Amino acid sequence: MTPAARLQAAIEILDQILDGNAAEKALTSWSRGSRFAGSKDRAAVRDHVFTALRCRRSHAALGGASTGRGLIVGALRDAGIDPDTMFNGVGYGPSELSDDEGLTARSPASAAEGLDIPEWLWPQFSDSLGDKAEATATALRHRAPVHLRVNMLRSSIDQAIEALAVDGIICQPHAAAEAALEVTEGARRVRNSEAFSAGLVELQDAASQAVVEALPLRDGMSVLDYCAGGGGKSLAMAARAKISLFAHDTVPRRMQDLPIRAVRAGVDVTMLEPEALVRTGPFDLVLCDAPCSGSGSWRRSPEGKWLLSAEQLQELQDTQGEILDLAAQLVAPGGVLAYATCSVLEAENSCQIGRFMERSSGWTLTSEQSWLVQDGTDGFYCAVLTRIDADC
Ligand SMILES: C[S@@+](CC[C@H](N)C(=O)[O-])C[C@H]1O[C@@H](n2cnc3c(N)ncnc32)[C@H](O)[C@@H]1O
Repeated sequence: MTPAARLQAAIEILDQILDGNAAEKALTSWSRGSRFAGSKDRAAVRDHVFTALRCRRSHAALGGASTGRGLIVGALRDAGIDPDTMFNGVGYGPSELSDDEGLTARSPASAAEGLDIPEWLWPQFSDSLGDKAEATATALRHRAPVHLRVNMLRSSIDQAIEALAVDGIICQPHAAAEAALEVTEGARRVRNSEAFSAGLVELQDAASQAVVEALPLRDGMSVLDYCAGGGGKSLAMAARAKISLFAHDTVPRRMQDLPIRAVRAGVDVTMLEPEALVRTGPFDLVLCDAPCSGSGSWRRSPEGKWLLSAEQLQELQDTQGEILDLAAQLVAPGGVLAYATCSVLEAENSCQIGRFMERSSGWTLTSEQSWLVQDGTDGFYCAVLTRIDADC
Protein backbone atom coordinates (compact mmCIF):
# COMPACT_ATOMS: atom_id res chain seq x y z
CA MET A 1 0.00 0.00 0.00
CA THR A 2 1.16 3.53 -0.68
CA PRO A 3 1.34 5.97 2.26
CA ALA A 4 -1.78 7.70 0.87
CA ALA A 5 -3.68 4.38 0.57
CA ARG A 6 -2.89 3.67 4.22
CA LEU A 7 -4.37 7.06 5.13
CA GLN A 8 -7.53 6.28 3.13
CA ALA A 9 -7.87 2.94 4.99
CA ALA A 10 -7.48 4.80 8.31
CA ILE A 11 -10.16 7.31 7.24
CA GLU A 12 -12.65 4.51 6.54
CA ILE A 13 -11.89 2.76 9.83
CA LEU A 14 -12.16 6.03 11.77
CA ASP A 15 -15.57 6.73 10.21
CA GLN A 16 -16.75 3.37 11.52
CA ILE A 17 -15.39 4.13 14.99
CA LEU A 18 -17.05 7.56 14.95
CA ASP A 19 -20.29 5.74 14.07
CA GLY A 20 -20.01 3.86 17.37
CA ASN A 21 -17.97 0.75 16.48
CA ALA A 22 -15.16 -0.31 18.83
CA ALA A 23 -11.67 0.50 17.48
CA GLU A 24 -10.30 -3.04 17.73
CA LYS A 25 -13.39 -4.46 16.03
CA ALA A 26 -13.22 -1.93 13.19
CA LEU A 27 -9.49 -2.64 12.67
CA THR A 28 -10.00 -6.41 12.70
CA SER A 29 -12.84 -6.23 10.22
CA TRP A 30 -10.74 -4.02 7.91
CA SER A 31 -7.79 -6.47 8.19
CA ARG A 32 -10.04 -9.43 7.31
CA GLY A 33 -11.35 -7.68 4.23
CA SER A 34 -7.92 -6.41 3.12
CA ARG A 35 -5.83 -9.49 2.37
CA PHE A 36 -3.63 -7.32 0.10
CA ALA A 37 -2.34 -5.43 3.16
CA GLY A 38 1.00 -6.66 4.51
CA SER A 39 2.05 -6.55 8.16
CA LYS A 40 3.76 -3.15 7.72
CA ASP A 41 0.61 -1.75 6.13
CA ARG A 42 -1.55 -3.05 8.99
CA ALA A 43 0.82 -1.59 11.57
CA ALA A 44 0.88 1.79 9.79
CA VAL A 45 -2.92 1.93 9.45
CA ARG A 46 -3.31 1.01 13.11
CA ASP A 47 -0.89 3.79 14.09
CA HIS A 48 -2.85 6.35 12.04
CA VAL A 49 -6.11 5.24 13.67
CA PHE A 50 -4.79 5.29 17.23
CA THR A 51 -3.01 8.62 16.76
CA ALA A 52 -6.30 10.08 15.55
CA LEU A 53 -8.12 8.67 18.58
CA ARG A 54 -5.53 9.95 21.06
CA CYS A 55 -5.56 13.43 19.48
CA ARG A 56 -9.20 13.47 18.46
CA ARG A 57 -10.09 16.99 19.68
CA SER A 58 -7.06 18.86 18.43
CA HIS A 59 -6.93 17.01 15.12
CA ALA A 60 -10.64 17.62 14.48
CA ALA A 61 -9.99 21.35 15.02
CA LEU A 62 -6.93 21.39 12.77
CA GLY A 63 -8.68 19.26 10.14
CA GLY A 64 -11.95 21.18 10.26
CA ALA A 65 -14.23 18.21 10.95
CA SER A 66 -14.89 15.35 13.36
CA THR A 67 -14.83 12.81 10.54
CA GLY A 68 -12.23 10.31 9.36
CA ARG A 69 -11.05 12.78 6.72
CA GLY A 70 -11.02 15.69 9.17
CA LEU A 71 -8.98 13.76 11.71
CA ILE A 72 -6.41 12.63 9.17
CA VAL A 73 -6.08 16.13 7.69
CA GLY A 74 -5.59 17.42 11.26
CA ALA A 75 -2.96 14.76 11.96
CA LEU A 76 -1.02 15.73 8.83
CA ARG A 77 -1.17 19.43 9.72
CA ASP A 78 -0.08 18.63 13.30
CA ALA A 79 2.92 16.76 11.85
CA GLY A 80 3.78 19.72 9.59
CA ILE A 81 2.73 17.91 6.38
CA ASP A 82 0.66 19.73 3.74
CA PRO A 83 -2.52 17.57 3.40
CA ASP A 84 -2.70 18.33 -0.34
CA THR A 85 0.40 16.16 -0.85
CA MET A 86 -1.60 13.12 0.30
CA PHE A 87 -5.19 14.09 -0.55
CA ASN A 88 -4.62 14.13 -4.30
CA GLY A 89 -6.88 11.35 -5.59
CA VAL A 90 -3.96 9.30 -6.89
CA GLY A 91 -4.28 5.50 -6.72
CA TYR A 92 -6.14 4.33 -3.62
CA GLY A 93 -5.36 7.48 -1.66
CA PRO A 94 -7.90 10.03 -0.37
CA SER A 95 -9.68 12.22 -2.92
CA GLU A 96 -8.68 15.88 -3.23
CA LEU A 97 -9.84 18.24 -0.51
CA SER A 98 -12.86 20.27 -1.54
CA ASP A 99 -12.94 24.04 -0.99
CA ASP A 100 -15.57 23.54 1.76
CA GLU A 101 -13.40 21.14 3.70
CA GLY A 102 -10.83 23.78 4.56
CA LEU A 103 -13.35 26.34 5.76
CA THR A 104 -13.79 25.25 9.36
CA ALA A 105 -10.17 24.29 10.06
CA ARG A 106 -8.75 26.28 12.97
CA SER A 107 -6.18 26.13 15.74
CA PRO A 108 -7.33 24.56 19.03
CA ALA A 109 -9.34 27.15 20.96
CA SER A 110 -8.56 26.14 24.56
CA ALA A 111 -5.82 24.47 26.56
CA ALA A 112 -7.98 21.36 26.93
CA GLU A 113 -8.65 21.19 23.18
CA GLY A 114 -4.97 21.60 22.33
CA LEU A 115 -4.01 18.94 24.87
CA ASP A 116 -6.79 16.54 23.88
CA ILE A 117 -8.58 16.39 27.20
CA PRO A 118 -12.41 16.61 27.31
CA GLU A 119 -13.42 20.18 28.22
CA TRP A 120 -15.59 19.08 31.19
CA LEU A 121 -12.70 17.10 32.69
CA TRP A 122 -9.94 19.69 32.29
CA PRO A 123 -10.54 21.58 35.59
CA GLN A 124 -10.40 18.31 37.54
CA PHE A 125 -7.48 16.97 35.50
CA SER A 126 -5.41 20.11 35.99
CA ASP A 127 -6.31 20.40 39.70
CA SER A 128 -5.25 16.77 40.22
CA LEU A 129 -1.92 17.12 38.45
CA GLY A 130 -1.06 20.77 39.17
CA ASP A 131 2.04 21.87 37.29
CA LYS A 132 2.34 18.37 35.78
CA ALA A 133 -1.06 18.53 34.03
CA GLU A 134 0.23 19.79 30.69
CA ALA A 135 3.09 17.27 30.52
CA THR A 136 0.73 14.44 31.48
CA ALA A 137 -1.85 15.39 28.85
CA THR A 138 0.90 15.78 26.26
CA ALA A 139 2.30 12.33 27.09
CA LEU A 140 -1.21 10.87 26.71
CA ARG A 141 -1.25 12.12 23.09
CA HIS A 142 1.58 9.73 22.20
CA ARG A 143 1.94 6.00 21.73
CA ALA A 144 2.65 3.88 24.81
CA PRO A 145 5.86 1.84 24.96
CA VAL A 146 5.62 -1.95 25.19
CA HIS A 147 6.76 -3.31 28.55
CA LEU A 148 7.35 -6.88 29.65
CA ARG A 149 7.61 -8.41 33.10
CA VAL A 150 10.29 -11.05 33.44
CA ASN A 151 8.81 -13.98 35.33
CA MET A 152 11.46 -14.53 37.99
CA LEU A 153 9.98 -17.98 38.68
CA ARG A 154 11.16 -19.07 35.23
CA SER A 155 14.01 -16.76 34.24
CA SER A 156 16.53 -14.09 35.16
CA ILE A 157 16.52 -10.69 33.45
CA ASP A 158 19.59 -11.59 31.36
CA GLN A 159 18.18 -14.97 30.30
CA ALA A 160 14.90 -13.35 29.25
CA ILE A 161 16.68 -10.64 27.23
CA GLU A 162 18.73 -13.33 25.47
CA ALA A 163 15.73 -15.57 24.79
CA LEU A 164 13.74 -12.66 23.35
CA ALA A 165 16.65 -11.64 21.12
CA VAL A 166 16.51 -15.07 19.43
CA ASP A 167 13.11 -14.01 18.03
CA GLY A 168 14.39 -10.54 17.07
CA ILE A 169 12.87 -8.81 20.12
CA ILE A 170 15.30 -6.32 21.62
CA CYS A 171 14.71 -5.12 25.19
CA GLN A 172 16.33 -3.10 27.89
CA PRO A 173 15.62 -2.95 31.64
CA HIS A 174 13.10 -0.27 32.70
CA ALA A 175 13.86 1.69 35.86
CA ALA A 176 10.29 1.68 37.21
CA ALA A 177 10.34 -1.96 38.36
CA GLU A 178 12.94 -4.67 39.06
CA ALA A 179 11.59 -7.16 36.53
CA ALA A 180 10.48 -4.64 33.90
CA LEU A 181 11.81 -4.58 30.34
CA GLU A 182 11.05 -2.05 27.63
CA VAL A 183 10.87 -3.46 24.12
CA THR A 184 12.86 -1.28 21.74
CA GLU A 185 12.53 -3.47 18.65
CA GLY A 186 10.21 -6.27 17.52
CA ALA A 187 7.29 -5.53 19.88
CA ARG A 188 4.78 -7.09 17.48
CA ARG A 189 6.63 -10.42 17.67
CA VAL A 190 6.31 -10.83 21.46
CA ARG A 191 3.13 -12.94 21.58
CA ASN A 192 4.52 -15.45 19.07
CA SER A 193 7.95 -15.67 20.67
CA GLU A 194 9.34 -18.75 22.38
CA ALA A 195 10.14 -16.70 25.51
CA PHE A 196 6.48 -15.69 25.83
CA SER A 197 5.10 -19.22 25.19
CA ALA A 198 7.50 -20.65 27.77
CA GLY A 199 6.30 -18.20 30.43
CA LEU A 200 9.60 -16.31 30.73
CA VAL A 201 7.85 -13.00 30.17
CA GLU A 202 4.39 -11.45 30.39
CA LEU A 203 3.15 -8.27 28.73
CA GLN A 204 2.66 -5.79 31.57
CA ASP A 205 3.21 -2.07 31.95
CA ALA A 206 6.13 -1.19 34.23
CA ALA A 207 3.91 0.86 36.60
CA SER A 208 1.57 -2.12 37.01
CA GLN A 209 4.64 -4.07 38.06
CA ALA A 210 5.80 -1.28 40.35
CA VAL A 211 2.43 -1.35 42.13
CA VAL A 212 3.02 -5.02 42.97
CA GLU A 213 6.56 -4.21 44.13
CA ALA A 214 5.07 -1.65 46.52
CA LEU A 215 3.12 -4.40 48.32
CA PRO A 216 4.63 -5.95 51.46
CA LEU A 217 4.42 -9.53 50.11
CA ARG A 218 6.10 -12.23 52.17
CA ASP A 219 6.38 -16.02 51.90
CA GLY A 220 3.47 -17.82 53.55
CA MET A 221 0.89 -15.03 53.12
CA SER A 222 -2.63 -15.67 51.88
CA VAL A 223 -3.36 -13.06 49.23
CA LEU A 224 -6.60 -12.11 47.50
CA ASP A 225 -6.62 -10.24 44.19
CA TYR A 226 -10.13 -8.83 44.66
CA CYS A 227 -10.48 -7.22 41.19
CA ALA A 228 -8.37 -9.76 39.32
CA GLY A 229 -9.59 -9.24 35.73
CA GLY A 230 -7.13 -10.99 33.41
CA GLY A 231 -4.89 -11.65 36.40
CA GLY A 232 -1.85 -9.56 35.45
CA LYS A 233 -1.26 -8.48 39.04
CA SER A 234 -2.12 -11.93 40.43
CA LEU A 235 0.71 -13.46 38.41
CA ALA A 236 3.10 -10.64 39.31
CA MET A 237 2.36 -11.12 43.03
CA ALA A 238 2.94 -14.88 42.81
CA ALA A 239 6.32 -14.25 41.21
CA ARG A 240 7.48 -12.15 44.19
CA ALA A 241 6.79 -14.49 47.14
CA LYS A 242 5.57 -17.99 47.92
CA ILE A 243 1.97 -17.05 48.64
CA SER A 244 -1.39 -18.79 48.67
CA LEU A 245 -3.05 -16.86 45.86
CA PHE A 246 -6.78 -16.31 45.36
CA ALA A 247 -8.44 -14.34 42.57
CA HIS A 248 -11.91 -12.84 42.39
CA ASP A 249 -13.77 -10.56 40.00
CA THR A 250 -17.35 -9.46 40.01
CA VAL A 251 -17.43 -10.39 36.31
CA PRO A 252 -15.93 -13.89 36.45
CA ARG A 253 -15.55 -14.20 32.66
CA ARG A 254 -12.90 -11.46 32.84
CA MET A 255 -10.73 -14.10 34.59
CA GLN A 256 -11.20 -16.69 31.83
CA ASP A 257 -7.60 -16.44 30.59
CA LEU A 258 -6.13 -16.61 34.08
CA PRO A 259 -5.88 -20.44 34.38
CA ILE A 260 -3.92 -20.76 31.13
CA ARG A 261 -1.71 -17.77 31.98
CA ALA A 262 -1.05 -19.27 35.43
CA VAL A 263 0.02 -22.61 33.93
CA ARG A 264 2.36 -20.79 31.52
CA ALA A 265 3.85 -18.82 34.41
CA GLY A 266 4.13 -21.82 36.77
CA VAL A 267 1.75 -20.28 39.33
CA ASP A 268 -1.07 -21.81 41.41
CA VAL A 269 -4.16 -19.64 41.74
CA THR A 270 -7.60 -20.43 43.12
CA MET A 271 -10.48 -18.48 41.65
CA LEU A 272 -13.21 -17.60 44.13
CA GLU A 273 -16.90 -16.99 43.55
CA PRO A 274 -18.29 -14.08 45.63
CA GLU A 275 -20.00 -16.44 48.10
CA ALA A 276 -16.67 -18.21 48.76
CA LEU A 277 -14.82 -15.04 49.78
CA VAL A 278 -15.84 -14.89 53.43
CA ARG A 279 -15.54 -18.63 54.03
CA THR A 280 -12.02 -18.68 52.47
CA GLY A 281 -10.77 -15.48 54.17
CA PRO A 282 -9.63 -13.56 56.03
CA PHE A 283 -6.54 -12.87 53.95
CA ASP A 284 -3.18 -11.40 54.95
CA LEU A 285 -3.27 -9.08 51.97
CA VAL A 286 -6.16 -7.98 49.77
CA LEU A 287 -5.38 -6.03 46.60
CA CYS A 288 -8.13 -3.93 45.01
CA ASP A 289 -6.96 -3.00 41.52
CA ALA A 290 -10.17 -1.07 41.16
CA PRO A 291 -12.20 -0.26 38.06
CA CYS A 292 -11.43 3.38 37.21
CA SER A 293 -11.49 6.04 34.50
CA GLY A 294 -8.33 4.50 33.03
CA SER A 295 -7.01 8.05 32.58
CA GLY A 296 -3.45 6.85 33.20
CA SER A 297 -3.70 4.39 30.33
CA TRP A 298 -5.47 6.52 27.72
CA ARG A 299 -2.42 6.12 25.45
CA ARG A 300 -3.33 2.45 25.08
CA SER A 301 -7.12 2.84 25.17
CA PRO A 302 -7.76 6.33 23.80
CA GLU A 303 -11.45 5.69 23.15
CA GLY A 304 -11.99 5.73 26.93
CA LYS A 305 -10.91 9.38 27.03
CA TRP A 306 -13.85 10.46 24.89
CA LEU A 307 -16.43 8.02 26.23
CA LEU A 308 -15.99 8.99 29.89
CA SER A 309 -18.72 11.27 31.26
CA ALA A 310 -19.01 13.14 34.56
CA GLU A 311 -21.82 10.74 35.57
CA GLN A 312 -19.69 7.68 34.82
CA LEU A 313 -16.78 9.12 36.75
CA GLN A 314 -19.06 9.59 39.76
CA GLU A 315 -20.40 6.03 39.40
CA LEU A 316 -16.84 4.71 39.27
CA GLN A 317 -16.00 6.57 42.47
CA ASP A 318 -19.07 5.10 44.17
CA THR A 319 -18.03 1.59 43.06
CA GLN A 320 -14.46 2.18 44.25
CA GLY A 321 -15.76 3.16 47.69
CA GLU A 322 -17.98 0.06 47.85
CA ILE A 323 -15.08 -2.17 46.80
CA LEU A 324 -12.85 -0.72 49.52
CA ASP A 325 -15.53 -1.27 52.17
CA LEU A 326 -16.19 -4.88 51.12
CA ALA A 327 -12.54 -5.78 50.63
CA ALA A 328 -11.61 -4.27 54.01
CA GLN A 329 -13.86 -6.82 55.72
CA LEU A 330 -11.80 -9.63 54.18
CA VAL A 331 -8.47 -8.47 55.65
CA ALA A 332 -7.12 -10.39 58.67
CA PRO A 333 -6.14 -8.42 61.81
CA GLY A 334 -2.68 -6.98 61.17
CA GLY A 335 -3.19 -7.59 57.47
CA VAL A 336 -2.90 -5.27 54.49
CA LEU A 337 -5.44 -3.62 52.21
CA ALA A 338 -3.94 -2.27 48.99
CA TYR A 339 -5.84 0.00 46.61
CA ALA A 340 -4.63 0.76 43.10
CA THR A 341 -5.96 2.50 39.99
CA CYS A 342 -4.58 3.35 36.57
CA SER A 343 -6.02 6.83 37.01
CA VAL A 344 -4.29 10.18 37.39
CA LEU A 345 -7.34 11.83 38.99
CA GLU A 346 -7.20 12.61 42.71
CA ALA A 347 -10.92 11.89 43.09
CA GLU A 348 -10.23 8.24 42.32
CA ASN A 349 -6.95 8.08 44.22
CA SER A 350 -5.93 9.97 47.36
CA CYS A 351 -9.46 11.42 47.85
CA GLN A 352 -10.91 7.92 47.71
CA ILE A 353 -8.47 6.72 50.36
CA GLY A 354 -9.07 9.87 52.42
CA ARG A 355 -12.82 9.18 52.44
CA PHE A 356 -12.24 5.52 53.35
CA MET A 357 -10.02 6.53 56.29
CA GLU A 358 -12.67 9.01 57.47
CA ARG A 359 -15.47 6.45 57.56
CA SER A 360 -13.44 3.43 58.79
CA SER A 361 -11.53 3.05 62.00
CA GLY A 362 -8.58 0.79 62.68
CA TRP A 363 -6.48 1.46 59.59
CA THR A 364 -3.19 3.20 59.09
CA LEU A 365 -1.89 4.43 55.73
CA THR A 366 1.49 2.73 55.29
CA SER A 367 2.43 4.07 51.87
CA GLU A 368 1.02 6.02 48.98
CA GLN A 369 2.66 6.31 45.56
CA SER A 370 1.87 7.65 42.10
CA TRP A 371 3.45 6.97 38.71
CA LEU A 372 3.26 9.54 35.94
CA VAL A 373 2.72 8.95 32.23
CA GLN A 374 5.51 11.36 31.31
CA ASP A 375 7.96 9.13 33.22
CA GLY A 376 7.45 6.42 30.61
CA THR A 377 4.84 4.19 32.27
CA ASP A 378 1.06 4.22 32.50
CA GLY A 379 -0.23 6.62 35.14
CA PHE A 380 -0.90 4.63 38.31
CA TYR A 381 -1.69 5.13 41.99
CA CYS A 382 -1.29 2.75 44.89
CA ALA A 383 -2.10 3.11 48.58
CA VAL A 384 -1.19 0.46 51.14
CA LEU A 385 -3.15 0.38 54.41
CA THR A 386 -2.54 -1.82 57.42
CA ARG A 387 -5.30 -3.08 59.68
CA ILE A 388 -4.31 -2.15 63.20
CA ASP A 389 -7.60 -2.77 64.97
CA ALA A 390 -9.35 -6.15 65.02
CA ASP A 391 -12.77 -4.40 65.31
CA CYS A 392 -12.62 -2.43 62.08
C1 LIG B 1 -8.53 -2.49 36.50
S1 LIG B 1 -9.37 -3.96 36.19
C2 LIG B 1 -8.34 -5.19 36.88
C3 LIG B 1 -7.08 -5.48 36.11
C4 LIG B 1 -6.30 -6.65 36.67
N1 LIG B 1 -6.07 -6.55 38.08
C5 LIG B 1 -4.96 -6.83 35.99
O1 LIG B 1 -3.92 -6.45 36.53
O2 LIG B 1 -4.96 -7.39 34.89
C6 LIG B 1 -10.69 -3.88 37.33
C7 LIG B 1 -11.51 -5.14 37.46
O3 LIG B 1 -12.42 -4.94 38.54
C8 LIG B 1 -13.58 -5.68 38.29
N2 LIG B 1 -14.66 -5.17 39.13
C9 LIG B 1 -15.54 -4.17 38.89
N3 LIG B 1 -16.37 -3.99 39.95
C10 LIG B 1 -16.00 -4.90 40.87
C11 LIG B 1 -16.49 -5.23 42.17
N4 LIG B 1 -17.51 -4.56 42.69
N5 LIG B 1 -15.89 -6.23 42.83
C12 LIG B 1 -14.84 -6.89 42.29
N6 LIG B 1 -14.33 -6.63 41.05
C13 LIG B 1 -14.91 -5.64 40.37
C14 LIG B 1 -13.80 -5.51 36.80
O4 LIG B 1 -14.60 -6.57 36.30
C15 LIG B 1 -12.37 -5.52 36.26
O5 LIG B 1 -12.00 -6.78 35.79
